[in-house]
Amino acid sequence: MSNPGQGKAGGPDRRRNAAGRERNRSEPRGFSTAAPSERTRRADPARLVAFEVLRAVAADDAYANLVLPVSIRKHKLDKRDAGFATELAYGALRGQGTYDAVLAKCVDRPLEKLDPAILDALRIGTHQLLAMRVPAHAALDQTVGLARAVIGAGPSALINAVLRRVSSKSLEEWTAELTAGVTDATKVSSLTHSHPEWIVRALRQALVDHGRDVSEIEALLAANNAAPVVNLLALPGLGSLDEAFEAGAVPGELAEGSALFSAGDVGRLESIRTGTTRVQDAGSQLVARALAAVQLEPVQLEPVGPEAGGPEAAEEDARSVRPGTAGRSEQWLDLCAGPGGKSALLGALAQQRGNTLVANEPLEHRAQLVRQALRPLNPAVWTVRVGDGRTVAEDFPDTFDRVLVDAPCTGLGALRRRPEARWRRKPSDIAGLGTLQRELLAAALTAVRPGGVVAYVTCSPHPAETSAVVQDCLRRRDDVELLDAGAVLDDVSLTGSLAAGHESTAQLWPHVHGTDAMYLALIRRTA
Ligand SMILES: C[S@@+](CC[C@H](N)C(=O)[O-])C[C@H]1O[C@@H](n2cnc3c(N)ncnc32)[C@H](O)[C@@H]1O
Repeated sequence: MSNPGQGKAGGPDRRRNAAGRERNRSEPRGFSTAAPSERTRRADPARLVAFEVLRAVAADDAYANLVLPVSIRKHKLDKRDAGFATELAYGALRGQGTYDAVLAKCVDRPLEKLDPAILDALRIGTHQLLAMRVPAHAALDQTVGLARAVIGAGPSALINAVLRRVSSKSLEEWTAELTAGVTDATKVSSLTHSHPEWIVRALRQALVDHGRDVSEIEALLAANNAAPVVNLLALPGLGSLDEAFEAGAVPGELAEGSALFSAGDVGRLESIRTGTTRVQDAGSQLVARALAAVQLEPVQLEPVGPEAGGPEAAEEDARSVRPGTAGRSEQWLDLCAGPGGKSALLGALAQQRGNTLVANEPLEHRAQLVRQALRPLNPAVWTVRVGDGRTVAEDFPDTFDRVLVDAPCTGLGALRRRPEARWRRKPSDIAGLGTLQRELLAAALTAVRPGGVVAYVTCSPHPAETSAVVQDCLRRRDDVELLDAGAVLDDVSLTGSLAAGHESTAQLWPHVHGTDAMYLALIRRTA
C-alpha cells in the first residue's frame, strides 16, 4: 500500500513526536527483552481510541468519522493524541486490504478463524509498523498492552509473535512479496493500494470514460489513501475567512471564498460554530457554484392578449420574455439536501441575488441538519421540504429555475474521507441506487421550468452512477439538452482551467484536482 501515514500523524504524549515516532528510543527496530506477559498491561489512550473505532466499524457497522470524535472526547485526548489516534484508526481501516494480506502470511491459521478483536489489534499494530514509523518495540509493546487491557492476557503471545513477523519487512518489501508473480494488473493494484478489485476496475473504467489515461489509476488509488486537507468555505455575503487565516489557514486555490486548514480542530473557530464558515470539499463548492452561475434561458410567459397571434399578442410576447435574473427572482431547488452542505452555499448565493431556495430531504433527522446549515441565512430565503424527491414534480411542475440533484450514490469518489467505505460497499449497491438516481433526475427535469437548468451531481465517478444515468434520462425526453459542464466549472474556478470536462460532462479527481471525485452534468430544459 502507498504510505500515507508517514510523517503525518500527531503524537499522544511527550514520548511521541508529530510523525508518530516514539522519542528517546535509539534502536528503531529493537524489541523489548521482556516476555509479553511481563510487559505493559495498560492501553495507551490514543491506541485505545483507534481500537474502539475499528471495533465499532466491524461489529456495529458504525461510521468511523462519527465514532472517532466521540471516542476522542470520551478518552479526553489532547490535540496530539487525537491526531495520532485519527491516523491510526483511518490508516488501519484504509490499509486493511494490504494489511490483511500481510497478516495472512504471518498468522498460522486463516484470518477468519481469529477473534475479530485480535484481528483489529493486529491491523492497528501493522499500520504502526509499516506506515507510521513507530519503532517496532513501541508498536509491539503498546499493541500487546492494548490487547491485554481490552481483550485479555491470552492472545498477547500470538500478537507479539505475529507483529514480530510483520516487522521483519518494510511495506515495500511486503507488497513486492505479495505481488510477485501476479500477472493480473487489477489484483496488483488492489494489493498494492488496498482497494477491493471491483473498485479498482470501476475507477479504471471511469478514468477512461472521462478521457483520461488508464495509467492514472495508480495515482488515483494512492490519493484515496491520503488524508484530505480540510477545506473551508465562507458563506458568500455572510462569512469571513479572517479568523481561519489568523489560525494558520491558507487561501484555497480552486474555489472563491475557500481556505485550506491544517492547523488542528476547526471546531475551535467561532465562525465554524456560528455556521457562517463551513467545512466543505472544494469539489462540492465548485459544482454548487457552477449551478448558480450557469446561464439560463429567459422565462417565456404564456401570451396574455386578446387574440393570440395578432399584433397585440406579439407585443405582449415581447414584454413577457424576461431574463432569468432581471426583474424576476429565481426559485432554486436542492432535491437531495441532507445534511445541507451544498444547500448552505446555494442558499447564501440565492440570498445575495434576491432568490429563494427549497431544500428537500426525505429523512427528518437529516432535514434537521439542513435547517441547521441554513440557520445563518435570512429565514425568508429558504424552506425545507421533508419528502421524497421523486414526488416533487407533482407538487411543483415546471417551477424551478435551478435544481441540484446531488444524488444518493456509492461515494466511491470520497473514499479518502470514509476509510471503511471501500470494504462496506458492494457492486450490487450500484444497481440498487441506479433506479433511484434515474427517478430523481427525471423528477428534477419535470420540476425545472423550461429554460431552467438541472445539475446532476454525484460524489462517485462510477460510470453506472454518472454518464449511464444522464444518458438514460436524456434519451427519454426530447425537451432537454446537455450543457458544457467543464466550461462552466472553469468559469467558476479560480484557476480557470480545471480540464475536468469531457463530452459535455465534468469529472473532478482527487489525484488531479485534490478534490473528491465529483461528477457534474448540467442539463437544460429546452423551451
Ligand atoms: C449525497 S447526499 C446529499 C449531500 C448534500 N447535498 C450536501 O451537500 O450536504 C444524498 C441525500 O439524498 C437523500 N435521499 C435519499 N433518497 C432520497 C429521495 N428519494 N429523495 C430525495 N433525497 C433522497 C439522502 O438522505 C441524502 O441526504
